[in-house]
Amino acid sequence: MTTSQLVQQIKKKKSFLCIGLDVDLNKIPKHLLREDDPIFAFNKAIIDATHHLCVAYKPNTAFYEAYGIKGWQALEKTINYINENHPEIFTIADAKRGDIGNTSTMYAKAFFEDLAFDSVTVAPYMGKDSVEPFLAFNDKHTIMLALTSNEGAFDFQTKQIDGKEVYKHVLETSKSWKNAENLMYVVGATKAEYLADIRNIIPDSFLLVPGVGAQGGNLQDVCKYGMNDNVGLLINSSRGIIYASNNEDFAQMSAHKAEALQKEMALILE
Ligand SMILES: O=c1ccn([C@@H]2O[C@H](COP(=O)(O)O)[C@@H](O)[C@H]2O)c(=O)[nH]1
Repeated sequence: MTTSQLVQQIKKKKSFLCIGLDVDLNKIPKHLLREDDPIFAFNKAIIDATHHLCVAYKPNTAFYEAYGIKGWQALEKTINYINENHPEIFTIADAKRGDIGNTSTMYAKAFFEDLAFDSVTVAPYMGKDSVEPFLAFNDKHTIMLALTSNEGAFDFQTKQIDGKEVYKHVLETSKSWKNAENLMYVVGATKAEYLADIRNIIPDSFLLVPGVGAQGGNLQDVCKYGMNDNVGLLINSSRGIIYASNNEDFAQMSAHKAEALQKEMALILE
């Protein structure tokens, strides 16, 4: 999916919501455990109930890898289900990959070709040659960690090198990489006060913003400082939406949570 197609969807749905499909078998409704594939059954119900309210889904691959081959099969069924039934929805494999060049190429093939995701999250620590293999894929997006939502972000990302914070080096340096137009960045909602500085460096790029909901980030603050002319934001909420209830009505309750965020977004877009 191209960035302009994503922007069109945002305007049409009046939503820049990304729903995180982080499935934990200990948290899903007990009746689903009787299904052949409880993870996919859960995701399918959530997708069926929420697809009109969001523009993106983000399965974090850790929640699938933790269940071995069955988890990976559930991830494959989930991305295929979204692509076949809702091709207008942007998909993000939150895998945080990145390695030496030939290995990164294999990671990119895994998520862009085998699993047909629109985007994958990548860690910048190994530098340009670890990220460019992802950027080489046309109409696919590489979402690089810039300033993350967790407390540990202050361990390295905000430390200064040559008088400038590491996350700013990441943003500035990556702008010159080959196919940099395919880059998006992760900035945590809990770091909203950094967004004005971030927008000075990358005014036009899309930002994936996790941390609203369970981590306490505030949607209004993120929008105030992070929005650009194309909206430029995908706001992710995972636990805050998908675990709204663990009864039979779980999908409907998730849709209520998603709708509350979508309505807030529609007002901001007015
Ligand atoms: O800085 C980051 C980068 C990634 N994440 C991921 O986003 C979701 C957030 O889930 P919630 O349940 O809405 O807190 C999860 O998959 C994280 O691994 C992040 O939180 N922060």
